[in-house]
Amino acid sequence: MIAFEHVGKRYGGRFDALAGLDFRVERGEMVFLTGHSGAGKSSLLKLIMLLERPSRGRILVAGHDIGRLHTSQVPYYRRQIGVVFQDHQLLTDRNIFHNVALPLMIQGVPPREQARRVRAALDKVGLLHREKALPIELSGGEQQRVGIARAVVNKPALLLADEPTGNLDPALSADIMRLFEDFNRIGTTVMIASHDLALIARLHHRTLELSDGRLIADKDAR
Ligand SMILES: Nc1ncnc2c1ncn2[C@@H]1O[C@H](COP(=O)(O)OP(=O)(O)OP(=O)(O)O)[C@@H](O)[C@H]1O
Repeated sequence: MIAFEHVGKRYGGRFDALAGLDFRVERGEMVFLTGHSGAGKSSLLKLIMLLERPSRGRILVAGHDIGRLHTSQVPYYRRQIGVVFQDHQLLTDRNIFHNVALPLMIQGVPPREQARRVRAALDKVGLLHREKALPIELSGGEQQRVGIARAVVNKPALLLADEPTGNLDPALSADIMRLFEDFNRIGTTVMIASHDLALIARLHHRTLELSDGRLIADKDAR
């Protein structure tokens, strides 16, 4: 699903945020990405999302060299990828239903089909009964679940998350991780950047560890 071949990323001057990255993630895997603050976790995810371009090397996603995608193909490429952020980035002036529907609206999915898919996604995260609520009416954990529903509403082949439990207490964090495991169980490839080592240790998934932009460990904990 993902292959990094000798990938490096240099921002501006002479500083390598990522260097010499070589790894593969198979279709259907669930992988954690760990490392100290500034190790390069977000940069790595941004390369996969094509929010940044590598300075060196090649990245393949679903068999395609994403560096060769034409600008006009990028929106179609991104549709295969669901993204969950730490601060969930919900639109405060729209209710939960419309927040989750946003990716489908942008793609021009017909309204009836939008409604069906939004409700299916909200049902999976246990929030169907809150579809009319505004984001501020929900708890932090619920808001994060809305962020996950929005990320999966397109049925992406790949789900990426950057510190999705960063603002949550341990019990809510475990709930959120269980949701990612549910989506992984039905075939979605999942990659989660997190510094919550205690939680990661309990979950027994493969873990890639970055330090100063280099891959220093690749542990299969299954
Ligand atoms: N757009 C940018 N321009 C310049 N430097 C950047 C940019 N984005 C990230 N960096 C630098 O690249 C390095 C890696 O940052 P990155 O955000 O990828 O790390 P991280 O492991 O996700 O850290 P954190 O856990 O604190 O979010 C850091 O030194 C950071 O300052």
